[in-house]
Amino acid sequence: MLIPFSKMEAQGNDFVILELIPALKTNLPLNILAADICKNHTGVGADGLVILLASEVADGKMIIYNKDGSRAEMCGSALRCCASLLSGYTGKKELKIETDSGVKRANIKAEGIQVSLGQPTLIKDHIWVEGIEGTLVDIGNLHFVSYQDVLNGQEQRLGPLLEKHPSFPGPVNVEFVHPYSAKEIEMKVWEKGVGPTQACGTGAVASVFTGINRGILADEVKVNMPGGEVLIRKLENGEFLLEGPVTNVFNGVYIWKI
Ligand SMILES: N[C@@H](CCC[C@H](N)C(=O)O)C(=O)O
Repeated sequence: MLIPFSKMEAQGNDFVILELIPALKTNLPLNILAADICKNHTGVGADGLVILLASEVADGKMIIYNKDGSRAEMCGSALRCCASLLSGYTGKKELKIETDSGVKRANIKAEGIQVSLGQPTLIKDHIWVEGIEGTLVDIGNLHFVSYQDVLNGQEQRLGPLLEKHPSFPGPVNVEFVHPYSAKEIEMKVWEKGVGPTQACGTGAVASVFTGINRGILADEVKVNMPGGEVLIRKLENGEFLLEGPVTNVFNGVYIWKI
């Protein structure tokens, strides 16, 4: 089966995107396709598979699967990639995108794509899991955020242990964060269903949300990740904006041997 795709990335968080608009749905077995197409050596290679469909309530609908074939509820990087594609089709600079976590707003700006991820929910602060202190945050998907004095590869060592830990209500994305100042942090991530990635948009928002709640961060923070930086802003109504550039890397056709 031949599957045309676009390969896009946001700070190195990379996706295979199937642009299926004007279809409203697809019958492809997306979990199986995601696990095959995202493989590094025998597939296209990516952190996730994204399906861009038409929507009855927004400019488009995003569905995302992780590299291991599990479905993800939200993804800040893929949302910005979808906003960029939708803006290309429609010419619009302000868009609405339907996701598993509700309809999200996107703005195409000169500096990059800005999306609103809404108001995160603090599930529990200062919890201890496997000797690591952190905060559990829901931003459409779950994050365990741990502030550290130094980042020394904790995501590689502890990510696999924490991702599916029985202390959590479900699998979590895990972020280790070091604050440089009230306006700048460094963040390393272990994503659920993927592993260590170059960047994570929802993880960046969860990290800043945690830092603001703890009184150590300002309302506008630069987040440095291995693949690049994003800007996070908290608005007065508690909503969080995520901003950063995305790139269309290449287009291709995947030969799926199903
Ligand atoms: N692995 C995540 C989904 C992807 C998150 C993403 N990289 C982001 O930019 O937010 C999950 O399963 O929750």
